[in-house]
Amino acid sequence: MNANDLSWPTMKDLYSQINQQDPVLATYIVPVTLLIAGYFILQHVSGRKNDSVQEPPVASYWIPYFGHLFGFLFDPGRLVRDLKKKYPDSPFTLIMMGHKFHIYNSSEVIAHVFSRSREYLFHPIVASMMENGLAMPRSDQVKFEVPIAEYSSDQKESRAFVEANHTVFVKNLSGHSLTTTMREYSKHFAKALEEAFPEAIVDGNTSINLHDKLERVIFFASLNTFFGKRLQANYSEMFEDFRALEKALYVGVRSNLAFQLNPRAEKARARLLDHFDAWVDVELGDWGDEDVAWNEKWGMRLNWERERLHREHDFTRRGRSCSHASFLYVMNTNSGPLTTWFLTNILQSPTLLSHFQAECQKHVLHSDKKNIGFDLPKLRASPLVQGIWKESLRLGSVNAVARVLAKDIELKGYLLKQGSVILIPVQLLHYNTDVFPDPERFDPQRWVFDESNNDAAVKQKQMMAHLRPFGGGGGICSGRFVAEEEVILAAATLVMKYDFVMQNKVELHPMALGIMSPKKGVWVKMQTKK
Ligand code: HEM
Repeated sequence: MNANDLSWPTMKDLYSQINQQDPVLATYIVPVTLLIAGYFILQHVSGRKNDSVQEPPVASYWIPYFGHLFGFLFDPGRLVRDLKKKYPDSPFTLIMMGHKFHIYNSSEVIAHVFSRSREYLFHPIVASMMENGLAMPRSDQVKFEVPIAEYSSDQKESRAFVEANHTVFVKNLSGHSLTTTMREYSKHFAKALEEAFPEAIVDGNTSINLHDKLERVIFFASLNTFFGKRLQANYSEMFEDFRALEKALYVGVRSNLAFQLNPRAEKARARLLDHFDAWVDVELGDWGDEDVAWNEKWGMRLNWERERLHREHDFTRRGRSCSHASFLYVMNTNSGPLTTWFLTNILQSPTLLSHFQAECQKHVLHSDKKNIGFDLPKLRASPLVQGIWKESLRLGSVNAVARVLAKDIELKGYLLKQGSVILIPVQLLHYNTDVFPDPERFDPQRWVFDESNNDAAVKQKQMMAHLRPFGGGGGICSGRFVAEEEVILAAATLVMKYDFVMQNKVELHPMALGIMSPKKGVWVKMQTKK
C-alpha cells in the first residue's frame, strides 16, 4: 500500500466515478441536490449572522426555513421572553417559514405603529384568517386585502369595504349600543347559565369542570344575542364543531395545512359554514325601526348591517358565511377563557372574593331565584373590579400585535423591509419589570391610584400604555367593551348565586392566540346559596 492509496479522493475523481456508473444521477440529481443544499446552507448561515446590518439581528435557530416556528407555536410567550434576555437593548428578528418577524417591545413603538395604520397594515392579518382559517373564496378574499404600498382603483374599493365593515362594528359595539347589546346579552346569558348548571350538579358534591361549562355558557349567550336562534336550529353539534374549528385555527389562521392534516377540523368547518350558508341565504328585508336592537331573523342589528354591506360589495354566499363565521370566532375565542381566568383569580383568594361580592351587592338592580341584574357600567367602574379586570388581562394574554409593513421603514435605527411583519408580543409589555414590579404576581391593587396625586397619574398612564390585550389603532378590538361587561356579568352572577370549593390549582396553557385557557380545566364543587 503506498501513500497515495491513503489520500482522500478529489471531488473530480468522485464525480467521474458517479458519471461512469449513472450519468443521470451525475448530470441532474447530484447538481440539483447540491444547489438546494447550498441554498439552504446559505440561508441558514446568513440568517444566523445578520441578513443586513440595518435589519434587527436575527435570533439564532437550527432548522432552515422553519426557523423559530416550532418554538413560537409551542410557547410563544416563553420564546420571546427568553430571547429578549439576549437582546435587552435592541429589537430582534424571528424567522418562520422563510418570513421575517421583527420583535419590538416598547410602548413608544406600539404607539407609533398604531398611529400609522397605512404604513403598518392590519388587514393582511385579517385576509390571512379569511384565506387559511376559513377557506373564503378567492373572489371575496381580495375584498379584505388592502394593498401593500400603492393603491390602484379596484384596491381602493377593498379599502372601502374593510373600513365600512370596521365602522359597523364600532358603531354597534360601543357607546349607546353597548347598553342595548348588554341588555339583550343578559337575557340570553341567564338562559345559557341555567342550562349549563342544572340544580342536580350544583349540590356541593359533584365535581364540575367550570371552564368547560363557562365556555358553553359564553358561546350560547353570544350566539343567541348576536345571531338569533336560526343558526343553531337543526344543528345539535354546533358547539362541538365550533370548538374543533377554534382549536385548529391556532395554526390554521397562518396555514391551511392545519385543516389538511386534521380531517375532523376540516369537516367541522365545512358543517359550520354550510349552516352559515343557509343562515345568509334568505331575503335581507328591511330592519324597520332603527331603535330596535334585536330580531329573530338576524339577531343584533349589527349582523343585518354587515350582511347588507357584504351584499352591496357583491360577496358570494360562501364569502358572507366565512365573514360571519369569523365574527362568531372573534367574539367567542377569548371571552370564555377570560371569564374562567377572571373568576378563578377571585375564587383563589377568600379576601378578594368577599370584597368582590360586596362590590357586586352594591350594584344589584334586581334579583330573583333565576336571575340577578346588575348596573354593569357602575360595577365595571369600581376600582377593585378594574384592578381585577386589568390584572386578569395582563397575566392571561399571550397574543402579539402584528402588522405588515406597507413599505420599507426605518424604525428605531433599524430598517424594516416592505412585506415583513412587526410583532409586539404583549407579554414583553405585560411583564416589563420597570412598569410592573414583581410581574408574575396577581395584584389588583397595583391598578388602584390616588387620582389627586400627579405622580400616580403619570404612573397610571405608563401602565395603561403597557396593557395591550386588545391591540390598537385601526385594528383595535371593537368588542372590548362588550367583552369586559360579559366577563364581569358572568363572574358577578356566579359569585352571588353559588358557593364554590376549588379543587385544583389553575395553570394556564401557553398555546393561545389571545387569552390562555387553563391547562387541566378548573375543577370545583358548587352549591346554590341558601
Ligand atoms: C377578552 C376578550 C377579547 C380579546 C382579548 C380580544 C382581542 C382582540 C384583538 C387582539 C384583536 C386584534 C386587534 C389588533 O391587532 O389591533 C381583536 C379584533 C377584533 N375583535 Fe376582539 N377580543 C375580545 C373579545 C371580543 C368580543 C366579545 C367581540 C365582539 C362582540 C370582539 C370583536 C372583535 C372584532 C370585530 C375585531 C376585528 C377588528 C375590527 O374590525 O373591528 N372581540 N380582538
